[in-house]
Amino acid sequence: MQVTRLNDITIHYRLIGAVAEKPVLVFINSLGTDFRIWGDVAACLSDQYAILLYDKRGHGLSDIGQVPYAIEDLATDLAGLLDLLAVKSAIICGLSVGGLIAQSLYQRRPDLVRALVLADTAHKIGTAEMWAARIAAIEAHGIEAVADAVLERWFTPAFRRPENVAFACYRNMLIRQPVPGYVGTCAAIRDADYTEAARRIAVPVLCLVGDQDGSTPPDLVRSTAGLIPGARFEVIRDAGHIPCVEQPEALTRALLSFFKSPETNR
Ligand SMILES: O=C(O)CC1=CCC(=O)O1
Repeated sequence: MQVTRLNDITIHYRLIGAVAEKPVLVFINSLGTDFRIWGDVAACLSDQYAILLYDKRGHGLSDIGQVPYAIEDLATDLAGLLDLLAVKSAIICGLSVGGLIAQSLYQRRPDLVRALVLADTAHKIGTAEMWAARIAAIEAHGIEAVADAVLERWFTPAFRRPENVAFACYRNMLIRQPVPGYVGTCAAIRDADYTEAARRIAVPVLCLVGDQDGSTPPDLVRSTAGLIPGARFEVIRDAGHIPCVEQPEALTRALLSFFKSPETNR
């Protein structure tokens, strides 16, 4: 197990490959998930890239720390982890709230960001009212009270079949996240707005989204791509909010096409 202490909390991570020998890819997970969601994509890419996966604070095996969070706190953790591992610059791929963290990292530490993949995310996610309602429901009744609604946005009906044992495991992953960490992250998402910052991004960017994403639908992600100079926009077919789980091979193809493009390597 790979663990470190950063900013007074324990952060659980997994570094695959040597950062001095290969280009580095960093994957940031979404609300209610831990870094295992990237397992299939990481397996497809680890021959060519050094890959860093980690559990952001309040999720997985990492500590919860002080709640609520701001997205900037979560980006500060990632910057600390990259410095600790001597990563000078990486392609940062963030899913959903992970994409907000990626945008914040670029604002605060552009030296660390060679390119951005903003997956199923946006410059702003949801409304204050929506996040307040989710926080209240979870504080009153636990994550299980919202789980079915969340899972409908995460996964397509084809994946949500009762006989799909993987679906049952992702439900467990969601409902087993610590409530303070989950709610603290909801507050960070509620307060984040990168609309103006998006217009100033000056590294190569790929915005992508599952065609059936119910949390950050294709039109929202397309409008985020429209704010970012030169950003690519791609739709992953037959996927909801978490294409790395539902369509890891299609997602890997989209990532490799972006990583190897002239715009990313200029
Ligand atoms: O839980 C959801 O609805 C999906 C989501 C929003 C932000 C995030 O990271 O996941």
